[in-house]
Amino acid sequence: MDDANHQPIIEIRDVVKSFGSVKALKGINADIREGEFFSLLGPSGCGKTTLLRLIAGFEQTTSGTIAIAGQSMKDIPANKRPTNMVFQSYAIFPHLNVAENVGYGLVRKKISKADMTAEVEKALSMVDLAGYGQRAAHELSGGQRQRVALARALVMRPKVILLDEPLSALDKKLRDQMQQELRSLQKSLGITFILVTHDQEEALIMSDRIAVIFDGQIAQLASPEELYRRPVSRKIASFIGVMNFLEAEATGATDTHFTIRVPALGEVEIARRDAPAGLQAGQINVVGVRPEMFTIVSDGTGSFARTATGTVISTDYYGDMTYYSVALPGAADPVTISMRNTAGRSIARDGSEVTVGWGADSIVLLE
Ligand SMILES: Nc1ncnc2c1ncn2[C@@H]1O[C@H](COP(=O)(O)OP(=O)(O)OP(=O)(O)O)[C@@H](O)[C@H]1O
Repeated sequence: MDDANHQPIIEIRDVVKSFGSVKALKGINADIREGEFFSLLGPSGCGKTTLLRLIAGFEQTTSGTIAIAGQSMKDIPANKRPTNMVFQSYAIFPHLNVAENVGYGLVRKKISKADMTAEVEKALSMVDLAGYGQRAAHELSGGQRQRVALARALVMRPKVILLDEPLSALDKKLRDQMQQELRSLQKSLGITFILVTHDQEEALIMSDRIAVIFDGQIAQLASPEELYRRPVSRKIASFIGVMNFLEAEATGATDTHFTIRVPALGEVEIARRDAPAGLQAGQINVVGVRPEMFTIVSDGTGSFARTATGTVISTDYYGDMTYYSVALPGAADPVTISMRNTAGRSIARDGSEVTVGWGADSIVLLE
């Protein structure tokens, strides 16, 4: 897919939002593509809900602009925007049946009863609930309730659906199931979804792209894979998953590559385009390696570009996974790495000597 051909459905330019002396957003720039599942991810108080509410029109920007489908949203009230918000835990009116819940927003629109019934039925069939109109809301499963809430938004024919932590109140098992369902519904509908979440795993599973927001600013905007594999900073690397951080020295540079000497892991070549801007030979930098990039090489298992022999310091066995701390000999002191291997391999015991393998491309240079 050629992403460059996608006309952005939402264009966010230099958006600042202050509440009194609190600067909730400090200059946000982003394009959201039509038909994508886009997440705003960040810790509590970072400003993600504020950004969603600005897109919805529940708040006004202090400065900067938001355009939707090519039209500036300045002075356009929430109910005139081509967006619809689905709120936390899918508040469904318990005293109304499914059709009444879905048709709720249409009551304000002056349309005939027959048209309304047809629109509601259409929205219900979009979420695979055709024929459920007369069901009482309390007769629905969690998944069906989620779909009713979506149908209630879809009936308004929005271009963009906004979701404010819709799954955060659910228990883990139901949440996993809802994530799958919401994601596949979004794909089949082809409508742009914007999700606010503080849950990294949820953002990784659901999204086409993620904007990580720290302290009112976008720290990185990328696909889940890129965020995980190539975080631009140490802060993002530890916010999304676990990472080993090692101090390393840039020992040489060519037009295309840097040579980085990493204690205990030896020298690696890193392409200039994957290196922080302004890096020079002789500089000390931080590199990151994900724990699953290291593997204990037992006799004959795997073949790795690089290996080192070290001592197991601790073992945490989780059934499907085993976590190890392993001390590898460094230039002066040993370097302790965390690693994670799937089950099926034999478990190395504390104090035992092991050979650890990794690929040269597992090492990421951080700013
Ligand atoms: N109406 C308001 N009045 C004053 N301050 C506000 C208001 N809304 C948000 N803020 C402040 O703006 C900052 C960002 O808030 P926001 O709700 O956008 O964060 P968030 O990332 O969504 O956090 P959470 O996950 O906790 O909801 C916070 O410091 C918050 O206290």
